[in-house]
Amino acid sequence: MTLRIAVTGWTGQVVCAMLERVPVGVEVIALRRPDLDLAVPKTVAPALRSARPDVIVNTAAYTAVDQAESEPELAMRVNGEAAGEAARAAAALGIPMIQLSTDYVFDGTLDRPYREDDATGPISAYGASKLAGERAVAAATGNHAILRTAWIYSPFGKNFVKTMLRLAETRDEVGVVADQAGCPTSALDIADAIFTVARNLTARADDADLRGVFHMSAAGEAVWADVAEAIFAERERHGGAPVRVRRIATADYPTPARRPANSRLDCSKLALAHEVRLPEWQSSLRPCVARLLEDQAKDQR
Ligand SMILES: NC(=O)C1=CN([C@@H]2O[C@H](COP(=O)(O)OP(=O)(O)OC[C@H]3O[C@@H](n4cnc5c(N)ncnc54)[C@H](OP(=O)(O)O)[C@@H]3O)[C@@H](O)[C@H]2O)C=CC1
Ligand SMILES: Cc1cn([C@H]2C[C@H](O)[C@@H](COP(=O)(O)OP(=O)(O)O[C@H]3O[C@@H](C)C(=O)[C@@H](O)[C@H]3O)O2)c(=O)[nH]c1=O
Ligand SMILES: [Mg+2]
Repeated sequence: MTLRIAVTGWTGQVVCAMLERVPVGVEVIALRRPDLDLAVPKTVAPALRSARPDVIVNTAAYTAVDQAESEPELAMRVNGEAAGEAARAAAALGIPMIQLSTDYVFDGTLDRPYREDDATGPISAYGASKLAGERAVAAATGNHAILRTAWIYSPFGKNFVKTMLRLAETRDEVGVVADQAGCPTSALDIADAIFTVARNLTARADDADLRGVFHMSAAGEAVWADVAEAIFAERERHGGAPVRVRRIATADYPTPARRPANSRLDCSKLALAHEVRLPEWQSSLRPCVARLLEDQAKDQR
């Protein structure tokens, strides 16, 4: 029996990674605008229903963290209200719902990696809207797994790794913040994990341990400056010119949105319940950088 997974989004990092990594016995149905438009929440349930899914995965979101500060209502509708609509559709269909969420639901003041039951306290409009999404999902159905991940990068969409490789084309030094700690997480690893969680949820419909909030980032930890250094080192290994990282403070890189100083996530609950452990961040980052450089070289030929 094929497991049909309806996924929201089209060009997003996680949805592209899922489409690339579909395991045997699974079908991924990606849903996009205008059929499914999270900014128009009434489109959500009909679009999901028409996919006849066994599981719903809500990856689509308003992810422009700085821009969200100037359009918080739209962020709230897309990330909050529409997530609730997707979960209500899952409840009506009697199927599990997987919701992607973020480290940005925390204020970042804790001095250890965050656990699932630590107090949330978003300090950005994006973070607040994603927390609203978590609450809307939990209110709509108990049959959910909310996966909080962080610092996603991949060969797809927009992300920090691509930004650094672009800057490296024209610069020999980049200033990068060294006082925000977290863990860069590959969308491809996230995709693999989502398939495992989806199978677990459908196979063990009554297991409460599989349901609720889970933290899911790569193993290890880093500050953004470490990530930039690792990207430039890999680029250099592939023949690129050296790029220095100037380690700066958040105060020296002003942005519209505030970001948590500590974004580290303790992922032991996911390992225990779902037996999912993501690889060390360095081991997934290197092949991603290599692939992006190959793509770049192909484009230049
Ligand atoms: N990026 C990150 O670093 C992190 C992200 N997350 C969360 O993980 C999830 C996946 O993130 P990621 O893959 O990076 O997201 P991306 O920013 O790469 O992609 C966002 C996706 O959302 C879709 N989307 C945006 N607005 C709408 C809308 N109104 N209607 C329908 N679809 C819409 C986009 O559609 P289209 O393809 O049509 O443009 C796109 O597919 C999100 O829920 C995000 O909040 C959590 C932690 C870190
Ligand atoms: C481009 C650049 C960024 N930075 C800093 C800004 C910021 O603190 C950090 C990362 O930049 P980004 O723009 O990738 O950050 P941001 O878009 O906030 O990334 C976040 O996206 C949302 C969707 C999430 O859910 C989070 O987990 C997180 O991944 O690096 C520099 O210090 N120097 C630079 O040259
Ligand atoms: Mg960004």
